[in-house]
Amino acid sequence: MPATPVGPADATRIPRYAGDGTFARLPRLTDLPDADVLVWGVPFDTGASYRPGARFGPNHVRQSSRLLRPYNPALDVEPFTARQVADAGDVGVNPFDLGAAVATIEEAAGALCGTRRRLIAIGGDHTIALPLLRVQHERHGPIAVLHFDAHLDTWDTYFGAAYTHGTPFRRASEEGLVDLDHSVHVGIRGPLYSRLDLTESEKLGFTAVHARDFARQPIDDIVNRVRARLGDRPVYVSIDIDVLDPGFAPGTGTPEAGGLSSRELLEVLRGLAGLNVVGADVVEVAPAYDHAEITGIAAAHVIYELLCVLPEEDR
Ligand SMILES: N=C(N)NCCCC(=O)O
Ligand SMILES: [Zn+2]
Ligand SMILES: [Zn+2]
Repeated sequence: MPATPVGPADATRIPRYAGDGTFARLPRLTDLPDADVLVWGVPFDTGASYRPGARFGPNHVRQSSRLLRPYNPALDVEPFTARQVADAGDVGVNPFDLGAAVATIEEAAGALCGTRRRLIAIGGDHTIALPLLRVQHERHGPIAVLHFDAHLDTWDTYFGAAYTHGTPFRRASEEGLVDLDHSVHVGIRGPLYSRLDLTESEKLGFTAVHARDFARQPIDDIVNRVRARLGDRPVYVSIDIDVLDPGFAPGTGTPEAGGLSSRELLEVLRGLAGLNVVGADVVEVAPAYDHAEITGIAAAHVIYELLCVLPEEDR
């Protein structure tokens, strides 16, 4: 990290709507190769089962992140001051060969992370969580996965295909990447294929905080449940933006009614402060179905809160 981290462009000098379209108007990695924390685009949606379009997610979220400010009063944290955050651009993935794309994402993420960097990926569809988890597992061993989603994403195959946006966490569990005693889904809701979906997901290592639990339990109780499950393990946070209600995130590929508000999601994320969050992704933003940047703005704030809860030692 440079002696004084370079933060976002100053919005009192360069209007927010002008200038570079990096995340939060941060510097690029190419200009600050010593950066500690990277925001990285993974424009890929070949794994989508319904509406395509998450390949356009990274630049949409960047565009929607122009209004973020440097101080987070909710946590009393300045995420861009005490360490260098940079935008690492986008990975060039093959849209026609899913296997090749997954391999490219794994290789590129591994090279970017090195041994110390923390990476927050902007998807892309949820397929990308698998190669990203492989990279984290290589560094930390089995990972406590905190998975926000309307969907379990522990299904087996679609049309016989093993690698899709509905299957990354089954593959990850089968590969031994997931800490079976410390992983949890948050926000699960909507019709399933069968009763067995839930029991199988549990066998694969995930307990569940259902979306309907938010109607009955205070946020602090939800946060305590999540923290108790994660324990003190290295945590990977995977956030499918469809965890939010379609009213808060219409721009996504497989929307389900009855989801979290953005306020609820941001509060749970703030509750992660102090945990060892080793990496994260925010996926399934599909701008073609968005309106007035509603979904992009939600995703940008989600990434901001993630940056704010990264461990102290990086700051
Ligand atoms: N990961 C996301 N967003 N969706 C999975 C939905 C799987 C299905 O089409 O049933
Ligand atoms: Zn989902
Ligand atoms: Zn998902």
